[in-house]
Amino acid sequence: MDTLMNLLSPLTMGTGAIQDTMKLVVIGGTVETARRVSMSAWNGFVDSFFLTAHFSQDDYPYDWLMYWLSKQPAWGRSREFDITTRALSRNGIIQNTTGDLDDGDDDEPLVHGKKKRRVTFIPSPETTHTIYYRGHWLRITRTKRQGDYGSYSLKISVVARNNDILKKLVLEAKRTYEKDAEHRVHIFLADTSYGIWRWNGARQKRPMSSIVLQPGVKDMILTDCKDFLASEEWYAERGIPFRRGYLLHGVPGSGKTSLIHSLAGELGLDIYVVSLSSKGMSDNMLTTLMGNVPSRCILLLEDLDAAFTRSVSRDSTSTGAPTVPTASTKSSKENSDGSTLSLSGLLNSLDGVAAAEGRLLFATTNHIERLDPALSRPGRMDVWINFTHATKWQAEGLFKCFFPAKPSAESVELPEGGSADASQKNLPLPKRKTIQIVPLLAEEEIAELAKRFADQVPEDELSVAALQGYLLKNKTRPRECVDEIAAWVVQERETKEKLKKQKAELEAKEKAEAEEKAKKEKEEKAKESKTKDEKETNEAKEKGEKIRKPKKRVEVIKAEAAVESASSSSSSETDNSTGADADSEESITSEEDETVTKAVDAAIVSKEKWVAVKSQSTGTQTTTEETLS
Ligand SMILES: Nc1ncnc2c1ncn2[C@@H]1O[C@H](COP(=O)(O)OP(=O)(O)OP(=O)(O)O)[C@@H](O)[C@H]1O
Repeated sequence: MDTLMNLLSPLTMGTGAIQDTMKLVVIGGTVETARRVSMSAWNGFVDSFFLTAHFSQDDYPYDWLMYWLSKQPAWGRSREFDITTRALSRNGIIQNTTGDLDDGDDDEPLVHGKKKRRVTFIPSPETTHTIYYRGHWLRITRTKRQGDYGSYSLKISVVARNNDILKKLVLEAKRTYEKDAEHRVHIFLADTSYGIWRWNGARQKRPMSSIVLQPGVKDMILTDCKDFLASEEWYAERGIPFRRGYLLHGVPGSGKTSLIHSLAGELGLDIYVVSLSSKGMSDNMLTTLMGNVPSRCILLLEDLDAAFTRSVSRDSTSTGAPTVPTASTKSSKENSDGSTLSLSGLLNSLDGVAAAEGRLLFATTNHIERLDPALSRPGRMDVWINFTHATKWQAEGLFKCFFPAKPSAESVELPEGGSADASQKNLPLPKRKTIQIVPLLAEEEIAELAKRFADQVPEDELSVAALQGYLLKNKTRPRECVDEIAAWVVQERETKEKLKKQKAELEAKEKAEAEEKAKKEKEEKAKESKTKDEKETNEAKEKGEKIRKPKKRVEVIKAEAAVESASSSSSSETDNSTGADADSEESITSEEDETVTKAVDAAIVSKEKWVAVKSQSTGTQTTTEETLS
């Protein structure tokens, strides 16, 4: 033992210091562990009093809360947050818009022609924020969801006995959000990559009075929509699916899309737009999308006929059930853009079991004649509205829209669009005041000008969009606008004629090119098949040659054998066999050639045998010939 102590003595010199260090480590570790345990116990204890609500980005409450949070002054004191000049949106899409949700300062002047942008504070992800709300501390965490398409979820915890406070919070957030949405129409676009709807922006509502249609059309459609939305029970009692479809068809630029936007604003509905010809669109995708639209909204199928020109055709064998494209159907239906939509898939998504209830379906087309009757039958498309080129009545209405009459009360400054005209009373009161540069004319004069204007516009020849373009160009010159309209119409006609001619020429050129191409392809094909035939003939010939040559060789060998046999039997006998030399270098590859080769080998072997016999016989001084003789 003493020896061991002696040996360790150099090491035990600092034992005291080491022991002290060890003690410190143990004490420190114990304290830290105790701290952590108590912390986690405290957290667990506190958590047991917390009520927690989760909000997924896929649903509306997330939008309400994010919007509400962005309005909270508490963010000003927060130590970590995201700042954006863009609008908060559903699905986390932060969209650059000219009119942000936080945009309350419409009176601000334009800066370099642009509207000043306000910044918005929103909770930064993966950080817990605490804000005070109605006597409670709310703990808010925004987290990114795993394995998703990059969407977020919001977690709000609060210490409370029951969930009343959370209910109040959600309701308040909803009201704040909807108050803002009152002035806007939210647009959602179908995302065919994930089968979800993506928020695309919020547009200012368009007043119904700014849409000029034939008398009674606007009232009819608005009443019909309102009536539908108010009759859910009526539909349920009769077992009729609670859906209504509107088909707006007619020439381009006649106001189909504008009317839908205006209706959405009037009815306070969001618009869900789906393009049937978009990349990746399939029966299943469309069914999924249609099943995901909320109950009260406008579902817009734009340019319905475009899907048909892209060869969406009715599958006669289809039962109408959603289909998964099989290899065979794929090849026949799949388009270059990967779309596999069939008409039966479209019909099924519109009114199949999974189709959403309570939505207003609007479909627009410029070519109604291209639609399958099954698509436009009542139940799918209940109301049809034809949109034509501008009538004189529309021209007059449009003119009045552009040039409001002077209000009865004198005013130097008039809000843009504001008017005493009864037809304009539906227009919203603009927020921004601008210096009025449009000369305000008396009501009688405007009426007279509008009449003159309409008289010079040909009936059902020019699109309303074209007329709007002309009026926009002359928006400050009402009188000149009327004076110059006749010249403009002539110019329009000429332009139209020119465009028509150019189109015809282009079509003719394309046709000629296509014909030329087809001709060339045909010639090339003929040439190719001729070359192929020739090649095949040559190959066949060569094969024949090869077979013949080994045969010849066999014959030669046989002949040689015979000659030798003859010469051995009679040495004086002259060789009268001539025969060509066998081509020993010939390569034999085919099966037939192999057979021939075997025959040749057999002949050679027999020849060799014969030579051996001969030499034997020579050794005994007795030739076969002699033996034979
Ligand atoms: N009847 C109308 N009343 C008021 N404005 C109209 C009308 N028709 C067209 N316009 C104007 O013309 C432009 C194009 O209209 P819109 O996009 O609604 O036409 P559309 O019929 O949907 O055309 P397309 O079939 O090519 O989609 C818009 O700016 C709109 O303001």
